[in-house]
Amino acid sequence: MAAHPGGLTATAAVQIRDLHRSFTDDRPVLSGLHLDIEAGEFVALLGRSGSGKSTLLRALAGLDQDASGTGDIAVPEQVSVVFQDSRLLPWQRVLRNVVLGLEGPGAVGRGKEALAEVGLAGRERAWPRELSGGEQQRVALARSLVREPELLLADEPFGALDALTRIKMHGLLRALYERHRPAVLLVTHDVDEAIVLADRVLVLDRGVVKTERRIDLDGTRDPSDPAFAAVRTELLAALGLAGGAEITPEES
Ligand SMILES: Nc1ncnc2c1ncn2[C@@H]1O[C@H](COP(=O)(O)OP(=O)(O)OP(=O)(O)O)[C@@H](O)[C@H]1O
Repeated sequence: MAAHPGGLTATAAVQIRDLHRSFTDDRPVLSGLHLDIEAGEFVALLGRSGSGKSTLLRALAGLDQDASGTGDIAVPEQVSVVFQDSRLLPWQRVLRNVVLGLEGPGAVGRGKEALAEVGLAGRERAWPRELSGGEQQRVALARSLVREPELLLADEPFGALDALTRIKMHGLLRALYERHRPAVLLVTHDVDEAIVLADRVLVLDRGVVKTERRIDLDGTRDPSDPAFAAVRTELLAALGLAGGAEITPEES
């Protein structure tokens, strides 16, 4: 099979082999983790607080300088990252935030298109502080997608939003995904969010991927549907939770 620039085979977006990461000597965070994500596949990652979800995402993004460890990671050349906070530059207008670092005469036009795609046409000259939290996350999505990433890494991108805004953002992210088809790794605490959005859900436990569940629900992925509820129950059990309880830290 042909190799990608990052050492990937042609159909892969992520290949992780035997990944170890730790911050202290006593307890490794990731201990021999393997993970493959196909090009264009949407994967959600669940796990208790402290189970190492962000550590894994940061390793993929090349942002894990604080950690020590070994293992092989292959990702595509174009990787975008979205965090829980939008990380917009407050002294730059919205459009400038989207196209910052992009070169070429078409950059501004592509930035405007991306803003229109996330429902913010006409807000190009607004300052970030003039936008709601949900709108700021829309800008963050536009900024990541304008770079046409082959891999989108998202670390609880909707974690700080209210429930209604979050549901709207699910629809937006899924629509953007269908249109652009990057591979996605979404870290979330929210089991329903994982089931609504992903094609495959992973549960991280004690440093490795413990459970893997393909989401093969037909149609609208309605949380009130019995088939949806059955998947939810299965994933909550994998997280060590019997019902709809809060996800507690891994060590508890
Ligand atoms: N920069 C760091 N320095 C020291 N320890 C760290 C650092 N980053 C993470 N850790 C530790 O590594 C473990 C895993 O953290 P990580 O943030 O990856 O977990 P998580 O699953 O994303 O948690 P949460 O769901 O609460 O965000 C935790 O015990 C955390 O305290």
